[in-house]
Amino acid sequence: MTSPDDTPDRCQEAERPRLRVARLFCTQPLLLDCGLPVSDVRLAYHTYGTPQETATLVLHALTGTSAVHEWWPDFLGGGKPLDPTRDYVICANVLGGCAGSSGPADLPTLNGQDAPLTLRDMARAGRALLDHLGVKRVRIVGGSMGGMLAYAWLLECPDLVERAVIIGAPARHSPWAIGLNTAARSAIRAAPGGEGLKVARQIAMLSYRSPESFAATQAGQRAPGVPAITSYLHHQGEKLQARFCERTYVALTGAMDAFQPSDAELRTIRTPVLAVGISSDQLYPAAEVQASAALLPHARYVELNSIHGHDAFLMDAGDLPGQVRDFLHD
Ligand SMILES: CC(=O)SCCNC(=O)CCNC(=O)[C@H](O)C(C)(C)COP(=O)(O)OP(=O)(O)OC[C@H]1O[C@@H](n2cnc3c(N)ncnc32)[C@H](O)[C@@H]1OP(=O)(O)O
Ligand SMILES: N[C@@H](CCO)C(=O)O
Repeated sequence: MTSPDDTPDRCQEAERPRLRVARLFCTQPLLLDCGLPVSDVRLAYHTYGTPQETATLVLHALTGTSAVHEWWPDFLGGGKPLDPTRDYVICANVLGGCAGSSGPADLPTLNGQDAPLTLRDMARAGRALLDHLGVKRVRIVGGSMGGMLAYAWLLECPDLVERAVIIGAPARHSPWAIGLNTAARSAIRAAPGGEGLKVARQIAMLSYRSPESFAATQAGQRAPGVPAITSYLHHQGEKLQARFCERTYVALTGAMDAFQPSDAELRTIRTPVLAVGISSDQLYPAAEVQASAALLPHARYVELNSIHGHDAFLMDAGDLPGQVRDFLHD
């Protein structure tokens, strides 16, 4: 359940995570990169720990939410990289999302279509949330879309970011990644109302795991004549359709595809970065993640070894939490 947060109860915030909604840009609009202004923007967010002027900002993946405690238990908790007994941790559902923030239905249209959003628009909206919370500096941690959004933060708000951890994400989408998203959006447009979103998720799931992962987890049949992987993909499609919104899917994948910073722009980033590739990532191959990081003047690259592909940062993190903790609190 959402609630407006005109008077945040910060003591309660430290004890029990709950969804809050900030209303931003009420006096001055946010100017989107497409040229349209947008006022009264909602950003849904969670915080963990006691408010401080320096915070750790978590940037979620494509279908993620601000509820870090629900999807990243290996990273959030006492002794972990996001430790509420020491850190003030913030995560907001992105602008354009469908987990409490202003989504496409709340945003302007351009030529009869949902206005295109950019990752830089999302970073500027996030900056307004930090102002609202009294935060002056951040360490950033983002995986997948959240990692690409971290690049946008580094370019858009270099004055705010002390260090950044970018997991399983390149600085810009390859033709392969854009192609997968194009097929997903085609499915949504061909079958609006939910069926297309299910197919989009099936396509995406194939890129989020790996042949070896599925050989280990989805061999054989689920029922006579029904391959396990077929039934798995149907289940994943149903699950996403029940919790997500197709206009958000189109908006966020479009923002990722359009984010194409030049090498020269990336070389201007002075912030220390820990970049993490995933050994079996089919969507963003480790070499691609490493090549993006190599353009940054102050980046260190490490690799997460897992057979489970892109989603390993969510489900098979190994010793990555320790490496991230050490980097953030160096
Ligand atoms: C926990 C949350 O609230 S997530 C909500 C927010 N979402 C995010 O933050 C996005 C990031 N998270 C994710 O993408 C996912 O949650 C992940 C990657 C972390 C994990 O994905 P999961 O679907 O939970 O894991 P996995 O791939 O192992 O699939 C397990 C599910 O498939 C089902 N399943 C497994 N094999 C099969 C099969 N052959 N046929 C049918 N169903 C199958 C399991 O019963 C289970 O179903 P359930 O989730 O309804 O209980
Ligand atoms: N499993 C992740 C993949 C994208 O990182 C998600 O659904 O957001």
